[in-house]
Amino acid sequence: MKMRKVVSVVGAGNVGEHTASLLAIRGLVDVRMFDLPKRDGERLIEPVKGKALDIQQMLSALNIDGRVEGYTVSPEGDGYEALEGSDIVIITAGFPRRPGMSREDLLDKNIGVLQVITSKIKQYAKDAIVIVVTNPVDLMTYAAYRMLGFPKERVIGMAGVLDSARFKTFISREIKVSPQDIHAYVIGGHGDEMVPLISISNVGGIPLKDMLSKEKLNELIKRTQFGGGEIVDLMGTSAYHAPAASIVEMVEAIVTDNKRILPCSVYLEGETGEYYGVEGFCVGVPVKLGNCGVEDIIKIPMLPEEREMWQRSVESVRRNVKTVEELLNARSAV
Ligand SMILES: NC(=O)C1=CN([C@@H]2O[C@H](COP(=O)(O)OP(=O)(O)OC[C@H]3O[C@@H](n4cnc5c(N)ncnc54)[C@H](O)[C@@H]3O)[C@@H](O)[C@H]2O)C=CC1
Ligand SMILES: O=C([O-])CC(=O)C(=O)O
Repeated sequence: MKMRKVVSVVGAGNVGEHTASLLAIRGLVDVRMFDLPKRDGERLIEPVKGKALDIQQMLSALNIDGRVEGYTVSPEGDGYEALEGSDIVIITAGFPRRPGMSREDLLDKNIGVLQVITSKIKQYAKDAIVIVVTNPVDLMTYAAYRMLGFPKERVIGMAGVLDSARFKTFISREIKVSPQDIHAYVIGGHGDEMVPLISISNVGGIPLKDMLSKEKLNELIKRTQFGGGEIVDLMGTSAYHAPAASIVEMVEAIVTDNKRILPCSVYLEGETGEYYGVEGFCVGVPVKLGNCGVEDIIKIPMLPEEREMWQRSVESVRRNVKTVEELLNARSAV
């Protein structure tokens, strides 16, 4: 009988590698990493196997138990057999943006990558919970949901945890309080119009709006909304330490069944969809995470000005949903 949960990470680049490493250090799960071979001059090398071995040896150095394996796959989908038995599959494969690009610029290329990976998840890990990270994440989560055909509770996009961590970082630096005592939620699409919710954010129980001026709050909201871009401009590629930590927070909530409320991108419809004004695509909202994936979707209260921001953010996702559908239809027709 399998005792430890297995988490597979497909795409062992910057985000995937750091996710695997952090997951292994936490010691809660066994980790399987999947990535393409790379060309090194004349040779084809298998970095994913080297990365897994390196992480495994790090565990020995740290006296942590756990098993980490690397598997080389092909772009066409060979080599995914080891997905079998995965409790969670994290998709971090695909292109990151470079300075001057928007996340939406990645849609066309990354949806092709996603199509192969989802078909392999369906084949080998049909009961897994899938966490989508690849950008543009709300659209990719929706595409994954459509391609997988899994219940909506098991297809979850990562973004809100990261955006909220950024917001907390900026608040913490401004008012010089530990981020541990800051509660701050960022919801909406993972783009420049995301919605940091001031009305429910607090520091040690004191409302944030009573601690900072309106001007300062607006400055922190803007910096959070452009938080990903700030790092892309500095590094030439996108962030990976905080994204990896955010993924791990979601995985831990699922594996330990701790019922955390975390903002995640999920498929909205029905009554909650109506509350949020979204029918039939994915956007970031607070959800309760546990063993079954999304166990509840929280209807968070918003002030009228926050609801306006929310609607703008939803619109920024909605206007690309049709493109996703066209791409999905074109691909299924091939
Ligand atoms: N949702 C979020 O908040 C965040 C999303 N991201 C997104 O995550 C994705 C990965 O970012 P990075 O790790 O920085 O990029 P990266 O370029 O360092 O790594 C991507 C990896 O995917 C692999 N890959 C590409 N096609 C594949 C395929 N068909 N099968 C298996 N592996 C494949 C590549 O070989 C590479 O190792 C990007 O789309 C990025 O925009 C990054 C940070 C935060
Ligand atoms: O900015 C990017 O392209 C990567 C990402 O989603 C983030 O770091 O928020």
